[in-house]
Amino acid sequence: MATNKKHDKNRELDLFITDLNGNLRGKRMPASGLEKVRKEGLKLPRSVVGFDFWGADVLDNGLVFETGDSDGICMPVSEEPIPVPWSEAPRDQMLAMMFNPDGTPFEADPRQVLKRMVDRFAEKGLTPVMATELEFYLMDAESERTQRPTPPALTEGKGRRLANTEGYSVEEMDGFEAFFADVREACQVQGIGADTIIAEMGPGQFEVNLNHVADPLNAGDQAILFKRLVRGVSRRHGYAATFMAKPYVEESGNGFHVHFSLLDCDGNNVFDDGTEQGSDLLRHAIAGLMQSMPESMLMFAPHLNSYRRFMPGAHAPTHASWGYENRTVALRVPESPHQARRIEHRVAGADANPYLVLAAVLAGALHGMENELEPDAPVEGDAYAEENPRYPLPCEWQDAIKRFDQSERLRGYLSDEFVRVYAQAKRQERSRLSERISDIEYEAYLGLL
Ligand SMILES: NC(=O)CC[C@H](N)C(=O)O
Repeated sequence: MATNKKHDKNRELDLFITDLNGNLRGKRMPASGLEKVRKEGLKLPRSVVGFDFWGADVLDNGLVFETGDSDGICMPVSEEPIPVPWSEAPRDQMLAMMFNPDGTPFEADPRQVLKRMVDRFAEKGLTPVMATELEFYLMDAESERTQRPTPPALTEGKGRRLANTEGYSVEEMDGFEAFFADVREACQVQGIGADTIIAEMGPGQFEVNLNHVADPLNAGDQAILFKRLVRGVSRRHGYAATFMAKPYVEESGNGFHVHFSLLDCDGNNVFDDGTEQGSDLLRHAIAGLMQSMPESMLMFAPHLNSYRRFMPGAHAPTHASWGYENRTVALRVPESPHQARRIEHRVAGADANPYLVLAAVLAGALHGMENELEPDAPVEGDAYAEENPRYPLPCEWQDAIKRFDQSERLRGYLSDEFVRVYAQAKRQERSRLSERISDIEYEAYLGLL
C-alpha cells in the first residue's frame, strides 16, 4: 500500500552535489528536513567540490586553509524529491548546486560551470538541445571485492554461461531482462527519459540512450542520476557495474557520447539551413570544438585510465576530426531529418563528469561560433588512417593536464576558479598514482636488475 511520503517518519532524503570527478557528495537526512533545506539550503565545505578522487583535500587549490575551510550553500535543483526505488529503506534524493555564502555561484561546482555556459547561449537567444549515451559494463558482484572485472554470468534465458561479446545481440539483453526492466522502471519514476538499450561489443557491456532535452542542466542531471541508478539496480540483482573508461585492455571502452543542436527563440534548429551540409553555424561550431578539443581533453578524459580508450579501431577517436555519418571521427554529423541536424560528440568517456563534458562541448561550440571559425574538410572513410592531423589530442594524462591548465580560452569560458581547482585536483591524483610501484615493474625488474 502506498504510504503518504510526508508522514513516513522513517523516510530519508539524500541531498548531494557532484565533485569535480562526478562523485556524489552530500548528506542523508530525515525527510522532514526538506522544508528547511528548501529555504536555507544545506551547508557543505567548498573544499568538498575540489576533493581528489579519493575524497582527500587538495591543499594547493586555495579552498582549504586559506578560506578557513568555509562552507558553501547547496540549494536543491528540483522542486520535488526524486524516489530511489532500488534502496532497501524508504528514501528520496535531490541534486543540489553550490553557492558562496554571499549568494553568488560557487564557480568550481561542476553544475555551476555548466550553468555559466547555458547562460552564455541564453544571452544570444539560443537554447542547446542535448542527449547523452552512456556505456557501462555489468560485472560479477565479486569484481568489487577482488578489484578485477569479471563478466557477469547470464542466468536468465539459456541457462548459466558468461556474457558474450556480441554487439547488438538481443539474446544478450534477454539474459539480463529483469535487470533492465528495473532500470527502465527506475528511470520512469525518476523522470529520466531512457530510450533504447543496446548490447555493446564487450562482455557484459551495454549502452542506454537518454532522450534529448532542450535544457543541458537537465540532461546533465539525468546522466548523473542514471549512473547512480545503474549501480544501485546492479547491486539489487547481484551484479556490479562500472563506467570506468577501459576496464578491459582488449575490449571496447565505455564512451559518453553527446548529441547537440541549438534552437533559436522560435524553436528553429540553427544547425539546419535546408541544405544537405547544414548551416554556417554548424560548421563554425564544429571548427571551435576541434580547435578547443586538445585543451578540453582533461574534461572528456579525466583519469589515468581514460587514455587507454583512445585506440585506433576502437570507435573512440584519436584526434580532432569531423565527418558526416562517420563513426571513426571525433565529431559525427549523423544522417538525420533536417530539423534534427546535430553534432554527435564522441570523445568523452563514461568515466567523465557529465556536467563538465556538456560544459566543454558548449564552450568549444561557442568559441567557434563567436569567432566564425571554419573547419578543414570533413573526413571520408577511416579517420584513424589520417596522417598529420591538425589537432592531435593529448594521448597521456600528464599532457592533458598541462594543456588544460595553460588554456586562457577555457579560463575565459569556464572561469579561472574552476580551471585552477580542477587542474590542482588532477595534479594531486597523478602524483598519488605515480607514487605506487606497479606489479609489472616488480615482475619485469626485481629479479633481473
Ligand atoms: N557505440 C559506439 O560507437 C562505441 C563507442 C566506444 N565503445 C567508445 O569507447 O566510445
